[in-house]
Amino acid sequence: MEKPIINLDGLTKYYGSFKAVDSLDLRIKKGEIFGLLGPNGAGKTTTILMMLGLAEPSSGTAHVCGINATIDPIAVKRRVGYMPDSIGFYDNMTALENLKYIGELNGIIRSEIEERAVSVLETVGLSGAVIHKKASAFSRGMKQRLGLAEVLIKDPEVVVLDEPTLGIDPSGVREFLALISRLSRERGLTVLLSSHHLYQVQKVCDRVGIFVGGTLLGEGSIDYLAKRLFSENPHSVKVTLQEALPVSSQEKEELMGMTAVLQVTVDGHSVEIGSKDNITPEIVRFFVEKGYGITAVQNKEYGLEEIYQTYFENNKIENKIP
Ligand SMILES: Nc1ncnc2c1ncn2[C@@H]1O[C@H](COP(=O)(O)OP(=O)(O)OP(=O)(O)O)[C@@H](O)[C@H]1O
Repeated sequence: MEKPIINLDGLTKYYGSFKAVDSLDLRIKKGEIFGLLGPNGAGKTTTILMMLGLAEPSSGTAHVCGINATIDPIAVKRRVGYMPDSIGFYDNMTALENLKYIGELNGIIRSEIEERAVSVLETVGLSGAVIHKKASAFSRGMKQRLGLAEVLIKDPEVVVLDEPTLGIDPSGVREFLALISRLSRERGLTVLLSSHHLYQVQKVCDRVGIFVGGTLLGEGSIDYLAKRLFSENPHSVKVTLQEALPVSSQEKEELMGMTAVLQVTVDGHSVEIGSKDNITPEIVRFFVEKGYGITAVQNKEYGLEEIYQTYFENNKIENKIP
């Protein structure tokens, strides 16, 4: 099996007696987009800082591109692009000047810098007159793009983005994440994304990790997490009828008698049926044969929000003083 490009093993961080990250094990494959999700103070930034060698783990290891980040942070820095949640630019320089300066700091040959900077700016959607505007005149969304350009100019293998969509309007968020997704597919770039934006993350990430109180509570694709969490009631279909049904009806009893059915909830015109398998056609036939008019049939999909909520509801983790 291919070696993971990010490999965290028992990674733990104490600030004094406070455990901010607790025995974190995580492997991310090359080319993956991984979403690190969690509420404020979950330990996302601390984990990122340890991966970059900017904070020292209390125990455990963080390997990125096969390099131990604590032992050789400079080698990690060369191969990883990091965009922190608040990015600073030289406000009196233009976007192009800012990027050329970062390029120089990253050792790009002077004769190549201009061409490379213009090309990277174009990749992130900044071109024409705008690149000669002062960074201080940039909107939050444009600043995020310039920040991404600063990350990309050194041609990294891994990109770590801490809350990259904070403060951007919804269409800006969509565009930014589409850009990340495209870059990952086209260049095989591995992306670690920390965010609070559930819906957008759900769209672009191959896998997500749910992080609460310094602990990774679950990790996998949205489908996988949903299956694990909702295994008692994996399929759910809601049928809306023209006529209302009484809560304890004959129909409810008969539905409960079907082999795959686990749960039936009647609420006026709507009947929600939880089952082991997807038996939507049988359920529709059942109502049609009984002479009911059906106005809607809706299969419930479990999304990231349900997963996130369920983890929070079921896991109230307190950090314990050791
Ligand atoms: N330098 C520090 N000294 C002491 N405690 C810290 C330090 N840095 C972070 N913490 C604490 O560690 C915990 C995790 O913080 P961290 O910034 O990693 O969380 P986060 O998930 O990134 O949160 P947010 O989404 O708000 O950025 C928090 O309780 C925070 O107060």
